[in-house]
Amino acid sequence: MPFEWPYFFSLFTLQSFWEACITVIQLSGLSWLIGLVLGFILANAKMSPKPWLRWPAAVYVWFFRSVPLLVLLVFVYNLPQLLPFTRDVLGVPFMAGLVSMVVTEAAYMTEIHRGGLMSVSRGQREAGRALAIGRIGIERLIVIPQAFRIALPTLINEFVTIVKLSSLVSVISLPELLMTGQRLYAQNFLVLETLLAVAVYYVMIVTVFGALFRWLERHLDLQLRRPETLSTTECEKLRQDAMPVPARTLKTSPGQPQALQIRDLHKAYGQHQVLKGINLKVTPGEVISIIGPSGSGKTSLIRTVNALEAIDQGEIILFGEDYITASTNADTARVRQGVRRIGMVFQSFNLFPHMTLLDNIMLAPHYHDLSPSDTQCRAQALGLLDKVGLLAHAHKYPHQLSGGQQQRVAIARALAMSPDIMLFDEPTSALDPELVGDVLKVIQDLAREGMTMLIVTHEMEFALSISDRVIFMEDGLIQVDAAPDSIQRHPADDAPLERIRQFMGVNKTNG
Ligand SMILES: Nc1ncnc2c1ncn2[C@@H]1O[C@H](COP(=O)(O)OP(=O)(O)OP(=O)(O)O)[C@@H](O)[C@H]1O
Repeated sequence: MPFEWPYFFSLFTLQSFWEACITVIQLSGLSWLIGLVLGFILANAKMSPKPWLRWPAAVYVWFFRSVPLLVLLVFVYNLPQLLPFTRDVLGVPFMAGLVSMVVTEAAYMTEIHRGGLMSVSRGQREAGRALAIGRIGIERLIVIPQAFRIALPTLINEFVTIVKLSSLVSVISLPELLMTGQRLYAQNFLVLETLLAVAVYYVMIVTVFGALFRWLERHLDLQLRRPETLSTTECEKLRQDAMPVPARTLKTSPGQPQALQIRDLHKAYGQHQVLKGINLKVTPGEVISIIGPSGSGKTSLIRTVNALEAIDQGEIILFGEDYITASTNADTARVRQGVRRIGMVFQSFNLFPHMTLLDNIMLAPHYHDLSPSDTQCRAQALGLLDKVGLLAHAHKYPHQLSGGQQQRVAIARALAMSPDIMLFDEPTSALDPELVGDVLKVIQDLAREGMTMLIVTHEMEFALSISDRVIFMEDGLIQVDAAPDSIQRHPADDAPLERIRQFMGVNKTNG
């Protein structure tokens, strides 16, 4: 029996097929969208530290990924026999199909979203917390935009799978493409011609939506965005919009509280005691470098100061006010208020990769409503970029910068909150030697302006040249707390000072 080409082509003018096409698109689109949202909620539940959220989500995913869609379809369509009140909804084939597909897809989408969410590094959330952005703000502004981009190719693939799976809904008599075809060839027995036409309709749907999704993927792909360095003229023009960063004036007065006071601070990771009773006072305007061998607890110490790590014992007092104790929850208003006064610069920069440099800097002031208007917020951010010498790169993305430039942006981002104290966690350790100088110069300028700073560093010369005090940590304790001068010029032999001199590679100059 010859292939009936005229009949095959006539199937593309048949209204019932085009209506079935629309049904497939509606069913697939809605299943994808609702599954996407439900899957996201379930992914968050599955990643929650709370077992009463994590376990039900895990059981849902396990169960509905195991049940075949065909079984679920027939079950849901017949559910009104058991639960008559569901008849108005589930008795409609489209709705029964939608519910079944959403329930199945949500389980798959949960795992896709979980992959995306897990790919966003811990440093991104920490950078958000260091900017005192709340939990929901961090998810909305920092994590979800990145996780969605990572998950998008797999989510798109899932849409194609859903389109094809929708043919199964024919089993409950929904007139989608396959059902429409079946009805036709049951009358004329032209099975091959009809099924080929059905296949072509599916291919058309997948191709059109595939192209749309590819456009969306390209639109969101940050690697494809390559804004140029601004020319001198463009830069000058932008500088006119910038608000110069006002010079800091260090107001010290007698009786003024310490900027920071740490009392008997203990911290352990499990059984491992990392901080074993730290006591430290920092006067406003003081620059303190923290040095010591690897694993001595330097990073842990400054992370406790901006509440990135909880403490087990002791207290931290900020400008004379209670701030953190062992029982403090990092999510309280008091801690967030304190964190707002502290800027943090991380070893690995932790810039937000989905935002331009300007947006990175504007994010926190915008979130906290620090500026009266968007224009002013932008002007301040431009001023800060200019201060760190990166105005010409304002519209670039972090991936387009060198490590040293990224670290300078990270400093500008922290400064955008007008902090009273700056914490630096080995700010140059991740940099190539030739890039270190520019970052250190920015920190030096801040020291000159009277910024209170705690700097964990392995740059010994820098520590000696910039600091009012150098703290040497070893074995979870402050072993030496001395002015650079006394480290370099101490006249008498003094065992702890000798140890720090040895560690820093400093030759004693007898004074
Ligand atoms: N999140 C964590 N979980 C478990 N142990 C940790 C954690 N963070 C740090 N530690 C451990 O605590 C100790 C102190 O680490 P910390 O990073 O504070 O030291 P450090 O003096 O800054 O070292 P480095 O100079 O190498 O950065 C190390 O032994 C480290 O392995």
